[in-house]
Amino acid sequence: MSEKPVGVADIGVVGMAVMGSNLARNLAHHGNTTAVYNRTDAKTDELIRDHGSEGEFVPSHDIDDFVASLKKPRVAIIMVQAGKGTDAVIEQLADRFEPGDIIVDGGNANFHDTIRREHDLRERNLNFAGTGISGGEEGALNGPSIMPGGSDEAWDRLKPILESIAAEAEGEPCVTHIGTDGAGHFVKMVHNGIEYADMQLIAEAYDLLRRVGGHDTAGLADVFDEWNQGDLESYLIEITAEVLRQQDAETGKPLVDLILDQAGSKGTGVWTVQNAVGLGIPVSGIGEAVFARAVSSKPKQREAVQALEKGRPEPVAKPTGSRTTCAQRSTPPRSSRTRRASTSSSPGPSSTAGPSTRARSRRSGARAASSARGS
Ligand SMILES: NC(=O)C1=CN([C@@H]2O[C@H](COP(=O)(O)OP(=O)(O)OC[C@H]3O[C@@H](n4cnc5c(N)ncnc54)[C@H](OP(=O)(O)O)[C@@H]3O)[C@@H](O)[C@H]2O)C=CC1
Ligand SMILES: O=C(CO)[C@H](O)[C@H](O)COP(=O)(O)O
Repeated sequence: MSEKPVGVADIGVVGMAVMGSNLARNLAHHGNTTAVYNRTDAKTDELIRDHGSEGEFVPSHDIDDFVASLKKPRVAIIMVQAGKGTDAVIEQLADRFEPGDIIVDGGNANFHDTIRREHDLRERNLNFAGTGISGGEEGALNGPSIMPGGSDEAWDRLKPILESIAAEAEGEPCVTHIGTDGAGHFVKMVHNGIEYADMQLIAEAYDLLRRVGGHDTAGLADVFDEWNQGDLESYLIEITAEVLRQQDAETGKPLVDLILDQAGSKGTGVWTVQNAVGLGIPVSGIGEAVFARAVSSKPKQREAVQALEKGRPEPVAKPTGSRTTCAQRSTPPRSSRTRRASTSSSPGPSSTAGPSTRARSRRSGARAASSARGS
């Protein structure tokens, strides 16, 4: 039987799902000998099988072996399901760690839980750094934005490691010590709330461009690609274009038209709104995004909302030419624009909601299409 390695790993990661496995690889890519452990062995084995040659990994199938493999003072990052999963792993580590060791929770914890955990672990002379990690799978692997909480002592030890794996912006690593008592997870919560609003805006832009602008899925992907070259350049816009280009292998149809448009949520958006309401801070965009997800996740409510939407304009005919053609079609000549504007601002007795709504919608389509061209 081979000897179990003791005191060799610079850092450890618990939780080998999508975030933990990629973060472990990122750590190993930057010269850290990285201990890895997952409750279910298969995930640890998969990481070592597929990526074990990318750096120095120390895999364990047992939490005792994992803890023993870490250099002292020990540092372990937890990347497991927030809530009970995190509490379970903290307990396993805390029972085995010694004073001065550091437990980092990189999951999306509620900051109230982080305050409690930091307090409890401080009583046991352990450091606890509740740390927001952003960037999804791609970020975890190639450079996340990191929001560490915890004590100054923990930060001194974590700083060089986290700086080495973080994303860079304007020559600076995207990591800074946020502060004690849940501060890291508070900032991550707000960050996620903003992300909810961003995604809602993207969804609404998609809906307008499709229903009103008449773009097909490939045309929409082009629009988002183009937006990603300008002021709107961002990861979410970039992956929206990528998602829109995915085709179903069986039917060859755009995947986005086949998948169930039902989104759940894990909590951070709701917490942002709850805290904002308590603090009297208007976050109406985030609130609308949270409500939209709530409606989306509840099919019966959605059916009710969709029944109310019967009067919405149907998608216009698919464009036959380029987006420019569509934009030209959507932009009425100046004289008719003036006429429509006055019609819609003061509807006469014979005017109905139909035509003026249509006119407004078509102008929105033109604006969206012209901003898609960067004009
Ligand atoms: N996915 C993402 O894009 C992002 C996720 N996050 C956060 O990072 C954390 C990890 O996310 P993700 O990688 O998606 O994984 P998941 O949130 O899907 O969690 C799965 C992992 O949690 C482990 N786990 C669950 N319950 C327990 C338990 N009781 N004891 C031990 N392990 C447990 C699982 O182990 P097992 O394999 O044995 O079931 C598995 O490793 C979460 O807190 C998430 O909110 C943060 C940023 C982005
Ligand atoms: O933290 C994240 C990004 O920063 C994760 O994507 C998180 O899983 C988002 O959760 P939700 O499903 O509630 O949007």
